[in-house]
Amino acid sequence: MSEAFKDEPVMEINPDVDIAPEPVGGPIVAEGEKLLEVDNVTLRFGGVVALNEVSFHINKGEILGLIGPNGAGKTTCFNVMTGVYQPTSGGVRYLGKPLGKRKKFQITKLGIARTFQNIRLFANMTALENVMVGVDAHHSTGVGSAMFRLPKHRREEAEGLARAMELLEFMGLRGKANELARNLPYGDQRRLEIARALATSPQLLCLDEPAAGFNPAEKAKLMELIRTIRDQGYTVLLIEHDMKLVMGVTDRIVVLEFGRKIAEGSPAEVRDNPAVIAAYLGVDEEDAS
Ligand SMILES: Nc1ncnc2c1ncn2[C@@H]1O[C@H](COP(=O)(O)OP(=O)(O)OP(=O)(O)O)[C@@H](O)[C@H]1O
Repeated sequence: MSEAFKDEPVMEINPDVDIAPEPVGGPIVAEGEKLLEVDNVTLRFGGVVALNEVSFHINKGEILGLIGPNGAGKTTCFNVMTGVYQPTSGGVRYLGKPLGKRKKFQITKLGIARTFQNIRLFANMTALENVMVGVDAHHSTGVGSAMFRLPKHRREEAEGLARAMELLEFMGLRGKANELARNLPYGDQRRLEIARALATSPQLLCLDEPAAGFNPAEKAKLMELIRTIRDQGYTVLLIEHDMKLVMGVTDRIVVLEFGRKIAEGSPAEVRDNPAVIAAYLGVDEEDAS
């Protein structure tokens, strides 16, 4: 994939476009306070303990990295936070309240959005239509209002279209609004996924390996994009295997191995942690020190 990607132009974003999250109802958390808390979460799949008493939190306004070797439980953690799986024990609190048994769409409405390791766009819809799907996810008018094209619905539709175009503009994709998602180059598809997630007006944006398949130049641009998204008012949780990217863009990092949290701290602290070094080198902790 990265071979085919080599000749594509490096993405150019428009950081000056205002894409700040729209104000939401409900409790507001101040900058630097806990936005989301993973509290002693265990998740078993039969005999596999994918998450084992994992606790950490995400502060509003930070970029938190979630790293660990293959199979460590990172994606499972995203899945618990976004309502795909219910933990076997423990729970997740968002804005101070338990997520409980809320379904995926309810969690999206609360303000948690995600992208996927493998791109999951609607391939036969245009770039604009894909982003509109995200916008619609947090509209308040129902089917009845849409059927009768009531004024409130029409207003929401117009605002949604404007918002979607802004997001495409921000991502440098405005000129490709009417192209089918499947015809877009790989890097554009990745950015379109992020635009769609942002369209749901999240407080927390969870990115699952957004740099997969990117060349070094694209990775550098992605770092800039993630920082800009944070600077516009979003909190970002990042799963990423590329250490240079993770170390360069995050404020804090949580490290998982075999479903357990083995370290947490600043990029420098995590990089020098013997347990982390051992996990990545695949040797005993004692041998690594
Ligand atoms: N639906 C499932 N059913 C059974 N086991 C699962 C399921 N999903 C994940 N697992 C197992 O849970 C563990 C954690 O997997 P997970 O995908 O969360 O790891 P990861 O850290 O995201 O790995 P990678 O970096 O390879 O994506 C693995 O042992 C995996 O095989």
